[in-house]
Amino acid sequence: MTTTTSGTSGTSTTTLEELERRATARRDRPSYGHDALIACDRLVRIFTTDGVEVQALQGLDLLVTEGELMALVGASGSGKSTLMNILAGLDVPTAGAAKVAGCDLLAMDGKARLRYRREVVGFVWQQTARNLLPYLTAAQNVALPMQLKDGRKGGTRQKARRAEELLAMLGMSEHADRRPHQMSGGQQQRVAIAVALANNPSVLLADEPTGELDSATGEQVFAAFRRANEELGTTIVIVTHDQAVASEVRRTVAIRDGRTSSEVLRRTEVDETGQESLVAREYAMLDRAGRLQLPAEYTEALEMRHRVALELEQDHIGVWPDDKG
Ligand SMILES: Nc1ncnc2c1ncn2[C@@H]1O[C@H](COP(=O)(O)OP(=O)(O)OP(=O)(O)O)[C@@H](O)[C@H]1O
Repeated sequence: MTTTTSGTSGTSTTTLEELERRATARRDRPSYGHDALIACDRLVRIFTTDGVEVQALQGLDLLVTEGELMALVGASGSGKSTLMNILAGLDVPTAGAAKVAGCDLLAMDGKARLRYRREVVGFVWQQTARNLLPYLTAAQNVALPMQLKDGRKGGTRQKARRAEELLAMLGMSEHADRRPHQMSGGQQQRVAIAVALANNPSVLLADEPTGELDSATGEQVFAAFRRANEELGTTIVIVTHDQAVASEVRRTVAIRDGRTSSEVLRRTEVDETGQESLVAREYAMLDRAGRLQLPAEYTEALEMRHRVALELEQDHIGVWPDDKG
């Protein structure tokens, strides 16, 4: 038996067996994000204040692979901090699914959530004061998460050694005995990274970690994130407005109106003279329902409004302005 399907690109003929084969292949496909370390699937977060609803996340999809160092960008109010709070285990989404390192963020009870925040994720916040305890030295701040994890169980020397190693990796050995007020903002952020890495988390989350710093200091802090990623293999997600940070990572994902809207990928190319250069390319996001957000400057340039015509070609899909008036 054959069936005829028609689309904007014309007509084609498909056998019933072919349709069955496609349906089976679809059923046997691995689940969305099955091999990602972070998988957000149609995440929704609605806040209700004084009877007014704000949809901070409106079906956000995001996959992050183990070992990635990536940036999240977006205008103020686009939902970046809401997403980070969910990934940090501090907030729970209204709907959708979110998994980090095998932990289901919607299903965790209080105990599992505490363990998640202590062992699976580490975070660095924009406000330097929020990251460190003011009355502890840098080394004591780094040792604290290990003590909280193990209770009073020994290993004090081991913890002190790990704190020393982390501070050395981030170029902060000389400041190990200083308290936060005796360090600059950039130095405090580097210690904060060491604190966040203390329990060897799978993921390090940072919300505007260079936001309060001048650009030279911001660069040093970003270099510390890069070192943590390269030397420890920690997966790192940084929310940033800092163009220097956003353009130095391999992947920058943009959030618009509570959804991921576009993504810039960068890769190193070597020309025939052996000269290396970083090539960046911007991609639009295609969600699982097939929805695509076209950049406003493209649609405005061609006066595309409610309706567009599509054409399937061998290797691309053409999008045309509606010519039916
Ligand atoms: N606790 C809350 N209660 C009510 N509304 C909230 C709450 N948190 C965030 N929102 C709203 O959700 C939307 C997204 O906010 P969010 O802080 O995630 O944006 P953002 O992209 O991080 O912005 P910024 O770059 O300014 O930090 C905004 O409209 C904000 O007002």
